Amino acid sequence: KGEILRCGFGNEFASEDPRCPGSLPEGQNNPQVCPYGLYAEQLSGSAFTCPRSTNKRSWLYRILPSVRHKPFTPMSCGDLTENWNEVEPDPNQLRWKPFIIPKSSEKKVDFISGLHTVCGAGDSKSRNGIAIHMYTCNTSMTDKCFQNADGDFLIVPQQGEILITTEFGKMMVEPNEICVIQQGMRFSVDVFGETRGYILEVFGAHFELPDLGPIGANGMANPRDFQTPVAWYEDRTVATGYTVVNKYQGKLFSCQQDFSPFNVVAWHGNYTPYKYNLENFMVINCVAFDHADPSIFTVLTAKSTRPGVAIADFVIFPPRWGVADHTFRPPYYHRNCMSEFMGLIKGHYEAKEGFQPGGASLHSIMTPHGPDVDCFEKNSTAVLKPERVAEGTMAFMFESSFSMAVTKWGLDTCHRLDKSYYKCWEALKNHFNPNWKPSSK
Ligand SMILES: O=C(O)Cc1cc(O)ccc1O
Ligand SMILES: [Fe+2]
Repeated sequence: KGEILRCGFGNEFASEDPRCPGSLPEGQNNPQVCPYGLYAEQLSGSAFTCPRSTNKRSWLYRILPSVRHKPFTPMSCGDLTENWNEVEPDPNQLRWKPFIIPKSSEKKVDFISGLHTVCGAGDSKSRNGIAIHMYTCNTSMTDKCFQNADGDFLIVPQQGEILITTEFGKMMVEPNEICVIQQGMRFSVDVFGETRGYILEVFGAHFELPDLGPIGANGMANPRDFQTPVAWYEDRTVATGYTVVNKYQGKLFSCQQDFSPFNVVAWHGNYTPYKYNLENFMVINCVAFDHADPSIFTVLTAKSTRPGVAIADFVIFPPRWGVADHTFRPPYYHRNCMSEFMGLIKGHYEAKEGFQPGGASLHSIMTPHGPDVDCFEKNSTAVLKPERVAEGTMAFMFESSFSMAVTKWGLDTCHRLDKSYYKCWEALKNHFNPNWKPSSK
């Protein structure tokens, strides 16, 4: 099931399927003949010439090389798109009710046909941008794998665990865990019932751990808690045809081959898929007064070339203590030069009623947002004792410097948009008292 994983973020790993000891060439990458008669194939995740700190590649020793396939032909993209001009721009606060998961008795939907693009910006061709997708599915991918030539997928399961078989091995990812499948890595998804989750796709950058600055050497997401699969292969001929689906320049293409792509007997390198359990996040927060900016909850960041500005950050709102004195503790009212897409894995988000697990919200660039009226009134008068916040819950945010367009599916055909969202702020009262004196504090 892929439980035996290796620890560490971005490490140089080396792994052999135990059925083939010595399958990893020693001392060189390209022996004239590889052990066990394997083919050597490099997967490059960065330009050859990137500085060492950002240079990423892995060497795969496989039964047949990936190049042995019939030509790619276009296939239906369903609701997957990179067309950011489908509908007119909409700067409103948007909130979606939980996205519908199809019933397997009605329609068999796998991870690929269950991909729906909600919003995004930029493009895969110029290698700069993001897309946010929902996946809703009920059926495992059989004799079919996916590779994304366009960018990296950060996958956030919300309902149902997913077993991801990759060229590097297998990993089971449950809700409250996340995984990253980087550009070009082939994978197949098995599901065990009705399954739903969120995907942050980034074109042209890989995810990194944020710098810690004065926090020191430890804290937030610790490198050792990231896990990478170990080599696992199958030597399987598929006479009926194995389908490789390739997302390329925003469109889907498929090709046939007569063998399983999960034929990597050994591999080494620092370009791998990985998973992380959000429970391991070491939360740092205010212990005196005021509400710290949510960047303190950043798990992973995909940096842009502008210092401190992310293409996208993955930020979580984990269970923690709230202890701030003389402070309005929930999120502040806000207008942001960044876009904020939020999702809820489980429980209840502190600043809002009506935000449900499996749903989402989008507060676009400079669109006002903040606590709803009940949250404001309650927390303005609350007695401030130390309190558990967000117990049993996990909300998250994909925060991006891109101004995102919403797709036709997101705005219309998903039929999940909560048209009355704006009303949660309508009853905010004017509390202004022109006669207020410092003594009445
Ligand atoms: O609830 C939100 O929209 C996200 C958010 C969280 C926070 O702690 C501060 C500001 C902010 O926008
Ligand atoms: Fe905000």
